[in-house]
Amino acid sequence: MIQTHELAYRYPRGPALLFPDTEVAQGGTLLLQGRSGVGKSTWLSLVAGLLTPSAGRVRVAGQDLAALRRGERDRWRGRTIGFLPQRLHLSDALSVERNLALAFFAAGVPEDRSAVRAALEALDVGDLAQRRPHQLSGGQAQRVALARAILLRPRVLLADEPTASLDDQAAAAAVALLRATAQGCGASLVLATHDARVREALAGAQVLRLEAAEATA
Ligand SMILES: Nc1ncnc2c1ncn2[C@@H]1O[C@H](COP(=O)(O)OP(=O)(O)OP(=O)(O)O)[C@@H](O)[C@H]1O
Repeated sequence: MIQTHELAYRYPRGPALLFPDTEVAQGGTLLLQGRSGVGKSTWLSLVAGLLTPSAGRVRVAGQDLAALRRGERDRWRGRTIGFLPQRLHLSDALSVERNLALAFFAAGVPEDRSAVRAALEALDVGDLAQRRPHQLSGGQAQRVALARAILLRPRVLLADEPTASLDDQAAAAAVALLRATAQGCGASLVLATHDARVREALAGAQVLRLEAAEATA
C-alpha cells in the first residue's frame, strides 16, 4: 500500500515539484506517467524514503516515513522496498551472488545464501551467480537487478523506466516479468515510464499522470 498526501519536493538548486495525492492498494499496479523531467524519478525516491519531502506525507505499507529516523529509514527501505533503478547499480567488483548479498547488509538482517540462490533461480539467472555484472547481457543484468530487488520479499516494487533500452520483445518480457515477480511476493508495483508499449501492456492498470506543476511554496 502506498499513500501520498500533498506531497512536494523542492530541489536545492532546481525546481519545486508538487504531486497529486495517490493511493495504491497492496498488490496493486500503478503506472507513473509524464514527460521527461516532470518528476517521476523524484516521486519514486520520495516513496522509497531516499528523499525527504519538502511538504506533505508518504505512507508505505502502513509506515509513515516521517516517523522514521535516518538510520531506521535505511533499514526500513532495505526490508520494505524493492527498487529497480534506471541505472542498475551492480558492482563489477563483486560476483552476481555477492551483489545480491549486499541487500541483507543494507537491510541490517543476517545474510541468507539460500534466499540469494532462490531469487536468482526465480529470475532464471541462477547459472550466472559467479559472474561479474560486466560479463552479463543487458537483459541478464536487469534480471539480476530484479532478483536483488525482490530478495527480501518487498511490500513495494518500484521500477524506473525498466524498458527504456529494450526492443519490443524484450520490453514485453520485462513488463510481464515485473508483474509476475510483484505478484509472486504480493508487492505493489509502480512502473515509471513514458514508453507507450508499457501503457498498452498494462491497459487497465491504475495511472498517475504527472504534469509540470511547480509548487508555490
Ligand atoms: N539533484 C537535482 N538537482 C536539481 N534539480 C534536479 C535534480 N534531480 C532532478 N532535478 C530536476 O527535477 C525535475 C524532475 O526530475 P526527475 O528525474 O524526477 O524527472 P523524470 O520525470 O524522472 O525524468 P526522466 O523521464 O527524464 O527520467 C527535472 O526538472 C530535473 O531537472
